[in-house]
Amino acid sequence: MIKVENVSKTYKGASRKAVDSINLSVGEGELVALVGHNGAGKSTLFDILAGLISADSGTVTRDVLTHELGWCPQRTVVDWSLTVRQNISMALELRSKRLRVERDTVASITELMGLERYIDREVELLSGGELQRTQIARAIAGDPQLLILDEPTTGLDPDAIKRVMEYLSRRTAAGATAIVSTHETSRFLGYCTRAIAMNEGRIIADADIDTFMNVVPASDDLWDAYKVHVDLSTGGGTA
Ligand SMILES: Nc1ncnc2c1ncn2[C@@H]1O[C@H](COP(=O)(O)OP(=O)(O)OP(=O)(O)O)[C@@H](O)[C@H]1O
Repeated sequence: MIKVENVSKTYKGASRKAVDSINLSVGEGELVALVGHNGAGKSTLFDILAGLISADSGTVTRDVLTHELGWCPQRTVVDWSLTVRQNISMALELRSKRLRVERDTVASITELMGLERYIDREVELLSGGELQRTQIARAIAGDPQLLILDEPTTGLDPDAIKRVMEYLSRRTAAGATAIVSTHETSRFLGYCTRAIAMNEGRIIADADIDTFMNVVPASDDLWDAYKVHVDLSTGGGTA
């Protein structure tokens, strides 16, 4: 579904690469967690995967057309003067390439994200969590085949996190592909099929979820513990 070969990127004026020699292949049915500390390079990699910025070197091959990509960036991208309903409808129209959107489709996404109470409110009047739910609703509208979601659960309450992760689980079980970054590993990883950890622009671990979970005790700093495990067992190499 998506293949990344030897991708690197250095921002203008930066002293080190934001992403450094990344190789990655993610197929149908995978729900991948991308984890790592602030500044590890997750958002830069996501922006490259989504085609928003270009890499300095390397290639990204995507198996899906642009309208089949559901993308949720870390910074909020919504149409501020429109209502929740209009934001979701617009995403659906773009993705489905249909001129009219079935009302019950908007309703089902609204219900999925728990946005019923705010459906006709302008998004600029929403709380942070409601805004984030709207942004996710836009990303998942029309059930895209490839989902690239950068910290979608930040600012969400546990119920909303569960809804999002259950949706991603269902979609990937049906053959979609999802790559999702997070800092909230303990709530999140149980839904994933694979975990990738980044540090200083590089992938330091890439493992199926059972391997990843089995080597470390459950904790909020799961990936940190994994890194320690990898460092101890390999002297600091890639898992
Ligand atoms: N537009 C930019 N210009 C210059 N440097 C940037 C830019 N965006 C990111 N960086 C730098 O690139 C590195 C990787 O940043 P990136 O945002 O990809 O990390 P991240 O893993 O997503 O971090 P976080 O968890 O804080 O969101 C950091 O050192 C950051 O300061």
